[in-house]
Amino acid sequence: MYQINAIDDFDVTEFTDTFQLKETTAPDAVLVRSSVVPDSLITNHLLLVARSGIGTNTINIDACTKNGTAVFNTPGANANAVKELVLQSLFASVRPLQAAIDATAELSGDQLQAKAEATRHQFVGGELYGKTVGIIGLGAIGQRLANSCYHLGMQVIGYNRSPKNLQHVQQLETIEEVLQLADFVVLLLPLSDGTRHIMAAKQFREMRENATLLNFGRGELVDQDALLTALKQGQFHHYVTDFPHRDLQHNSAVTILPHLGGNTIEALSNSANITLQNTRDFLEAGTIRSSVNFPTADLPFTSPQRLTFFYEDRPTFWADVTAVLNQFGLPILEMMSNTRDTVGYTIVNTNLIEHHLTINQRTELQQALSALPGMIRLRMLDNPSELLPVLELQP
Ligand SMILES: NC(=O)C1=CN([C@@H]2O[C@H](COP(=O)(O)OP(=O)(O)OC[C@H]3O[C@@H](n4cnc5c(N)ncnc54)[C@H](O)[C@@H]3O)[C@@H](O)[C@H]2O)C=CC1
Ligand SMILES: O=C(O)C(=O)COP(=O)(O)O
Repeated sequence: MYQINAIDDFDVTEFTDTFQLKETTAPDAVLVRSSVVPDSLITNHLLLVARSGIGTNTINIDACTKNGTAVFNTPGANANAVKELVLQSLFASVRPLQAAIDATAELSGDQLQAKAEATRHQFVGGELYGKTVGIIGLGAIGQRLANSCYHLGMQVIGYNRSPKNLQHVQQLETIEEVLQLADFVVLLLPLSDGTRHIMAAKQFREMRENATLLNFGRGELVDQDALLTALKQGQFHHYVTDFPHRDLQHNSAVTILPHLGGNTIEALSNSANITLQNTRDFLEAGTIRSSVNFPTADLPFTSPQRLTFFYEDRPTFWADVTAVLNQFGLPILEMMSNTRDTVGYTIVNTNLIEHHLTINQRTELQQALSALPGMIRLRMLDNPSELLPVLELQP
């Protein structure tokens, strides 16, 4: 039974045949939303970190890769939720609905309708139709947002590091070109070394005076000191952010939400289900779907056992593995292999039972494979299916 440390809340009731929640310092797996995963949890035991959500900036991915720990996330699972919140924020940017609701609630006495209508001049709004939205980051959320804005009659422009094949977006070569044209700029980028402070003094100077900047990516995409200066100097009109910070509070040019983007019943349940499913499939079968540091790998588990290798990719790695398997007389019933950047991952279906490996031989096999240059993590898995024979090791 695998030990799982859930840093945030997860309902694992349906998965208790594979794993149990435990607050241990050396878990086999960590489940997390956007809380920080402490480096101290990245021990030899840690097989995976599963992030329910998309941003993995609170996880030390390099340390996980070096440790042979797979990091999963849930691409697209909360994209619609974020898109709808951005739309809600766009509408709220042009119509002072909350102020009107609050003022109407304060009215009393007779002739309420007439009194209320007499206040309407204070709440005249604008329209999104015909305005220009500039979307920076045209991924799962950005693309959905672009389509919705197009159907609202907006002009949609955007920027992505690698241009995308999109029907309704005029993609520009630089962020600055987007900033010069947009009434609304929406940040939907991941946080990385390449995107930190992607919006700084130089970029704010390119923005239109009437523009609103909406940041639903991450707080650190924006250089906050430069932002506050730009707002003070009237370089642009308003900042809406989903990422609270003390220095942004009590500023009438700033609207702060408490990181609500993916916070719908649907998105939370989609993301959590995918997270738990990915966790079970990796722990039981070594299957890799939607990992940010391991290559994708999925092979039906049709044999009594399987071996999985995560390794630094090099030309003769596979020949070396085969030589060790031959030495122990182990068959390769089926295999699949995939690489990503400098690492590789291989699954080999095999049968230790038929080949009567003793406990000692199994240990020796593990040692020989682990000693191969570049091997980062080796796993030997028994098929959890009740239909297959259980391995009975000879003493
Ligand atoms: N406010 C909230 O609750 C949420 C915030 N997010 C944030 O939004 C981000 C985007 O989410 P998705 O659209 O689902 O992810 P995604 O991975 O589908 O899209 C990210 C896009 O950004 C592009 N990109 C990456 N680096 C870039 C750079 N330096 N310059 C230009 N483009 C670059 C990628 O090519 C990709 O198209 C997440 O990484 C997360 O930080 C995501 C979900 C919820
Ligand atoms: O998916 C993301 O990156 C988010 O920011 C939303 O995550 P959370 O609401 O913290 O689970």
